[in-house]
Amino acid sequence: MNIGVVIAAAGQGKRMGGPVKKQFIELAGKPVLLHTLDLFVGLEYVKEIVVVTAEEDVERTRKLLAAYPQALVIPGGAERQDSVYLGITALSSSDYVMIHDGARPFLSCSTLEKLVDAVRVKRAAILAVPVKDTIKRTDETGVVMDTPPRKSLWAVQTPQAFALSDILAAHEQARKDGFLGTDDASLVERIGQAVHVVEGEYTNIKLTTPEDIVFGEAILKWRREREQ
Ligand SMILES: Nc1ccn([C@@H]2O[C@H](COP(=O)(O)OP(=O)(O)OP(=O)(O)O)[C@@H](O)[C@H]2O)c(=O)n1
Ligand SMILES: C[C@](O)(CO)[C@H](O)COP(=O)(O)O
Repeated sequence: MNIGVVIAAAGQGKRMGGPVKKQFIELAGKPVLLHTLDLFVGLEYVKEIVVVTAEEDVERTRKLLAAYPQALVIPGGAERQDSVYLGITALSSSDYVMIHDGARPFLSCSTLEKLVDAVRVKRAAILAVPVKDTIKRTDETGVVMDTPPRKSLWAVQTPQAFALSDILAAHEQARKDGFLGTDDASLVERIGQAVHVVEGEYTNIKLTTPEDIVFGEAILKWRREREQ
């Protein structure tokens, strides 16, 4: 089984703000993007890794990843979905693909293995955690319309893993229809394929807003303490 990895790291990090894009911020002395890449490097079934970065960051990323000859760095697109599409079309020898956010560096090996086991059997599998808060839907004036039952609600994470031919077909269809989703699984769902949820971890956060850096440092500290 050959699983390619596409790391989407071409965002601008507008919600994070600050002078350094979040994928290049250092946590425990190492850029976030390297923490993320290290999750996949050395896995025997991962034969190719495509790192998608903003056009203006391609050269610096190639330099940063000089010690990772298996990682191909390519320029991304305007939206995450465009960057992922460019990433999956750059894969050359994979049957499956795991698509992961460059800004999601805290995944554990055991959760990654659960996802890989699932995609081998189910063709489309994503990580998600049960929602802890009560969720409300509101109208455009902010008035509550309804309260969806929480037991059917999941907060979706990455990696999301697919048979490569399926996710390529789903992206092609979305492009044809002008559909823009907030994750890759939604493109697969809309072409009628079942997507299976594998329980993820609450610590597999995406660095999105400034307080996430504090949470991220706490996650790393907590892990270090548990290992001692
Ligand atoms: N055109 C884009 C936009 C986003 N991403 C990547 O998709 C992941 C999840 O996106 P998000 O958290 O929204 O990152 P940004 O787009 O950088 O953040 P923001 O929306 O705050 O600008 C990130 O690793 C980001 O680099 C990407 O590859 N290409
Ligand atoms: C793909 C994703 O990380 C799943 O939670 C998320 O949907 C990305 O969303 P964003 O709008 O790029 O933050």
